[in-house]
Order: sequence, then structure tokens, then C-alpha cells
Amino acid sequence: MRQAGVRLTKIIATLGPATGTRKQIKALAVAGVNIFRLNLSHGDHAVLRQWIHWIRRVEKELHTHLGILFDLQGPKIRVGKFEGGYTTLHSGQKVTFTTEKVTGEDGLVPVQFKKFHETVKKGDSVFLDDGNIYVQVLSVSGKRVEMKVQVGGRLADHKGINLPDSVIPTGALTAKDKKDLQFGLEEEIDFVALSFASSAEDIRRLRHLIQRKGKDAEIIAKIERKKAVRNLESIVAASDAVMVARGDLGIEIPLTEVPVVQQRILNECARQAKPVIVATQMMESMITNPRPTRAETSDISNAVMSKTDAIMLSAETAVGRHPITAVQIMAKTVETTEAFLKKERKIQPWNWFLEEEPPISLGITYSANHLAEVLHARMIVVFTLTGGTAKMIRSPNPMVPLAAFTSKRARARQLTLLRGALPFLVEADHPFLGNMKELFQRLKQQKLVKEGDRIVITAGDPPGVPSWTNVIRVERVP
Ligand SMILES: Nc1ncnc2c1ncn2[C@@H]1O[C@H](COP(=O)(O)OP(=O)(O)OP(=O)(O)O)[C@@H](O)[C@H]1O
Ligand SMILES: CC(=O)C(=O)O
Ligand SMILES: [K+]
Ligand SMILES: [Mg+2]
Repeated sequence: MRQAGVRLTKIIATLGPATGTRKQIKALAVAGVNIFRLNLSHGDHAVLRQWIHWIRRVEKELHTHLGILFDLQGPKIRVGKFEGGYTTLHSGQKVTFTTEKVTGEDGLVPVQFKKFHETVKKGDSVFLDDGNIYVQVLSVSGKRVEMKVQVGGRLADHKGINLPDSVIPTGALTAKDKKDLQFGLEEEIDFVALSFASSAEDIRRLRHLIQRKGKDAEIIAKIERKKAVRNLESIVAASDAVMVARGDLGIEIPLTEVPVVQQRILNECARQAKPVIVATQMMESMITNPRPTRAETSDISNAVMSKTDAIMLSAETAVGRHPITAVQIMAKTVETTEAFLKKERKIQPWNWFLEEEPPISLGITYSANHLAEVLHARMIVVFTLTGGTAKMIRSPNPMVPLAAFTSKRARARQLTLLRGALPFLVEADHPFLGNMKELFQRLKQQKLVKEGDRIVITAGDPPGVPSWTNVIRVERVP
């Protein structure tokens, strides 16, 4: 029986040239991927449509639920294309950056941002490729900017540019983002990640566009700007989930501060019962190497110990040489850490109890966690319409899986993000408390429980009211 080893922490993998085939997508899902990230910074709609189609096919073949996450490009400045796909910048060398529409070559770097030459000034630091390359502005003349390379490296097509010394005059949603969003919503994506979000207003604007299209894709706010860290509380409140986007974050703020900011974001998300993703460079060395570094497995393990909902791979699976192995090692590290946590754990007091009149559902979900621990229950079962009850249950970090029954397929797919959640589809308004037999059957079918196991069940009576949870019940599997 598989029931001993349900992994709670979810894995997100970015698709790219290294993995953009049906076979690779299936191999990634089998290795443990719960959500596929499509990065709108790369690739055109035709390719993405094909990938989405393959993901949905694999989902069917594997009888599972897979989430699809559209990561919008946002107002990220990028370099253009080079002859041969890349150029090499040497430390000490002088190079020219230009906003003219040209193909790059040795000593000439095209920039895809019309106002670049107006935005930077002499002495400014400019970072390229997630900060791997560092140049400084010597002078600006017309559309050309002379740079001195401080730290060189290989610079490939479309790599990102960060200007921590200047304020870039754009909102979080560009014209391209809006087009990409429309396309994604038509393709029934489950999550939209908003890059470079600055405020709750950015999130609300995006939500308006999603709702206007009659969709309910969940919004993931990417925290990768100083301003987003400052507005953390209100951004978390306005979003459905949050991503610690450490790549850009580590350039926009000193990278020595990234670990504590990560922890702050995790704490705030726990307080507000919002799922959270730790992203970027988790297994960076595996882009080329067949094994990760010790520091990398520690990073994964520490994120799990901090009770993140999900961890994410970017270039490792998009362009890396060992995408499947990366997911396998990630999954194994998670499982080992969770087994340790399960032995160690004690339920922590929960900050929401500081509120004057905590909602009834909060008392129920908190107690369900305690019951599961005290009674050594195999799992918690919830019935969830909006996902709200599932999120609330997850918030005190149960160390058992959470069977989340829902009547909407889209909701089931969105539950792929939530730590511990195993989505199950049921018919609308299922009177489940009167039909325990079917419940046990479905759990047994998936080899999640066996005879004699205890399960903790929560529900709303009457059923069908969003976020209404007032019943708690313990059953022994017959
Ligand atoms: N679909 C793709 N096609 C080509 N290259 C890709 C693709 N997806 C990712 N990559 C490569 O992998 C690297 C890291 O992936 P990631 O998705 O984090 O990109 P990024 O451009 O840094 O992202 P973001 O714009 O979200 O900050 C990218 O710099 C890019 O070179
Ligand atoms: C994921 C992403 O956008 C970042 O880490 O910057
Ligand atoms: K992006
Ligand atoms: Mg980013």
C-alpha cells in the first residue's frame, strides 16, 4: 500500500525546450510534478497551446489533477537577440547597450526597453541574467549606453535586466501581459502569476480582467520588488496565493536579506491562510550537473520545514540537462524531510485566535488538526466549494494529507497548489455525511486508507454554503 508516503509539499516545474514534449511532460508528472509553470517571458502561443493540450492529456492518462500556472512576463526589461544565440561579456571590457532594433554581436547588446537610455545614468549598476553578470554605466549618448563589465559571463538571448538604482515607470500589467492573459483564460489555465506586483491595486486590476472574462483563475502575487515587500500584508490579502520570486528579489534587495524576507512572506501567508510558493535556484547547479549541491538539498528541506505549500523549478526543468532527475531528487528530499517533521511535530498556537471573534470554521479546522494528531488519524477529509475550508485546515500545518472533495474540476486543479491537498471530484452538492460508504471507497481505491485507519472529517451542515464548516467527525475505515 502506498498510503505511508503521500508527499504534502507540492512541486512546480517550468516547461521549456528541455521538457516541451508529451513524453517529457508525462515523465515530469510521474516524477512528482503537481503544477506546470508556463513562463510567458518565453515561447509563443502556438507552442504553449500544444503544451497545455499535452498536460491535459497526461492528466487524463494518469487519472490525476494537474495545475497550469501562467507566469506573466510583467514589466521586465530584457536583452534582445544575438547572432548565434548569445554573446560573452568579459570582465573589464567596454560594451555598448542600445535601444535601437538591432541584432546583438560581440561588444553590442540590444535592450528591449525604449526608455532604457533615459532611465539609467552614469555610475548606475546594471545586472543581467538574474545578477550573474554585472555592468556599470560609463556614459549615455543618444540611444547608446557605454558600459564597463565588472563581472562578466555568457549572455544568452532574452535574459533579464535589473536596474536596482532606478524606478521603472510602468504598471505591473503590460499590453503583452493582457494579451497573454486573454489567451490563457481561453485555455482554462488554473493560476495566473503576476510578475513584479507592487501593490494590492495591481492584483485587483488583474482580478477585474479575469472576472470580466467570466473566469476564476487564481492569482499568485510574485514578491520580487522592494515595494512588494513593503506592501506585503495588503498584497497577500488581495491575492489567492503568493510566490517568493527569489531571482529578481535577490537583485532588487540585497541577496543577504532574501532568506529573512522569505521567512517573513511565509509567516504572513500562514497568518492569512494563503498558499505560498518558494521559487528560483532551488537546484540551480542541476542545470548542468547530474547531482545538486548539499546547499541546494538543504534549501529544499528548509523550505519544507518552514511549511511552504510548494517549491518551484525554473531553468532546471525548462532548459536544464537533468529535468526528470531534478524533480526526483526534489521529491525525495521533501519526503525525507516530511517524515522527520511528522516525528518531531507539536501543533503550534495559531495567531488567528488573537482575533476577537474567530469564525466557527476556524475553531473546527484547528480542532481537526489536533484530532488528527492526537488520534494518529491517517488523513483529514474536507468538503470545499471555494477552497476556503481546505486552506484554513492547511494553515496550522497538519502532517497528514488532506482529501479535499469538491464538485468543480477547476477547483480540483487549483487544489494542486495547496500543501497536503489531494483533490477529489464529486457530483454537485453531495450529501456525503449520509453516504460514508462512497467516501471510504474512493479513498481505498486510491490506496490512501486501509481498514482500521482513523480519519477526521469536517463538513458544513447544511451543505453548499461557501466557507461554512461546523461539523467535525471521526470515523474508522470499515
Ligand atoms: N520556454 C522557454 N524557452 C527558452 N528558454 C527558457 C524557457 N523557459 C525558461 N527558459 C530559460 O530558463 C531560464 C530560467 O527560467 P525562468 O523561467 O526563471 O526565466 P526568467 O526569464 O528568469 O523568469 P522571470 O521572467 O519569471 O523572472 C531563463 O532565463 C531562460 O533562459
Ligand atoms: C520566478 C521569478 O520570476 C523570479 O524568481 O524572479
Ligand atoms: K515570468
Ligand atoms: Mg522574476
